[in-house]
Amino acid sequence: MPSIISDVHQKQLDLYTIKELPESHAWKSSSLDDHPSCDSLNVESIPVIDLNDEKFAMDKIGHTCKTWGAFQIINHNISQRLLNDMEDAGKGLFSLPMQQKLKAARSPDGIAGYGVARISSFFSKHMWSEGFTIVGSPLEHARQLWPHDYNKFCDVIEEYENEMEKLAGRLMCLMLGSLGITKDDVKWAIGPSGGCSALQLNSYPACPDPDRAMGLAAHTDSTILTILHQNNTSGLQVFKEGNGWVRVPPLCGALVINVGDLLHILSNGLYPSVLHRAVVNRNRHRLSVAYLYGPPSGVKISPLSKLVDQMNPPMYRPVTWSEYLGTKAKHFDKALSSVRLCAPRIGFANSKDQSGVQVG
Ligand SMILES: C=C1C[C@]23C[C@@]1(O)CC[C@H]2[C@@]12CCC[C@@](C)(C(=O)O1)[C@H]2[C@@H]3C(=O)O
Ligand SMILES: O=C(O)CCC(=O)C(=O)O
Ligand SMILES: [Fe+2]
Repeated sequence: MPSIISDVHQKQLDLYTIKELPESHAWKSSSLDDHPSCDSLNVESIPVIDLNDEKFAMDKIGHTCKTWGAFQIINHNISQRLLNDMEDAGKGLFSLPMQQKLKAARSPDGIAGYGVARISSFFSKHMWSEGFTIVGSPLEHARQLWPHDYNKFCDVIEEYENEMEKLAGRLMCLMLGSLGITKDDVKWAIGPSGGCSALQLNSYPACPDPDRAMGLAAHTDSTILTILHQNNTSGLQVFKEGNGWVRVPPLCGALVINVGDLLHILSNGLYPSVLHRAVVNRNRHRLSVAYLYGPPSGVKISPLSKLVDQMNPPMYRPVTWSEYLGTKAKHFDKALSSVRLCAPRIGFANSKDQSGVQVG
């Protein structure tokens, strides 16, 4: 039997040592429809957009946000050296012994630290993954993980967060720009405290029975947008209305951009927040790093007035990010509908809570 290391708030199996999938991690086939390694998954994939051509990029981004809610970007100015450093920092963290990782465990009511995915409590089966969440400085947790050698990790995180913040601001302008929204319409997003963010490091160890396991269950992000770096191992899938689950192949140097719930609200439902999940591999260890970008705390997010008129009344009531995160923690996939004022536009992925998509 694999050893279970438990503390008050979590049971974390050491997934690297397990030779057979435990029942606790074996998902029902109904929740794995179209799952993992079967080759029937649709061949179409999310568009790859070159940011070097900003005018063309804006139109393409707008169209892709409406149809997919996700896309990949190249020529984004984040150096391959920094992406590699971030990946190495993640690998270093997850390869520590379990007892060491648990020294930086997320506290029961906390956000930052090591542990299982926050959405785990909504599912009866465990996911085949572990995560580490950083909000602001990772210093305190890094000291617990590497008492004598924490600076390197902190330096990489700081540089990564700074570069990602710039890219997120630029992407938000492109994504909203294509709807006719200018910087004046989102003044809260300008300046040094333009946005709040979190960094989520995800590790998916090689799995003895990948077709019956789930890396990270289907969810939407609560963000404005998410910037995801994945190592050269496949696993990410996005759900497209009418197509089903679609693979997002790793492309060297490219980053995946997801529309999150708050951008769906800002766009008054024009951009669907994309439902996505991560599946696992038999022989390969997968790692991903998500930069979760949201508005500054205190800013109320509601449909932008330029996108609201008599024909298109506001679909959502105003919410702050922290209020929405609380709603998400309580209602998970029903969070958007719990702040909804009127019916969703037809055919959008965010109507999933009525569309029969299995999330658990
Ligand atoms: C800012 C946040 C978004 C997030 C909850 C969190 O407070 C920190 C972790 C984030 C994450 C990453 C994995 C998927 C997700 C649904 C989860 O369980 O934790 C997201 C949360 C979210 O977007 O709601
Ligand atoms: O690992 C992945 O590809 C997905 C990660 C993710 O969805 C997240 O961190 O929110
Ligand atoms: Fe996500």
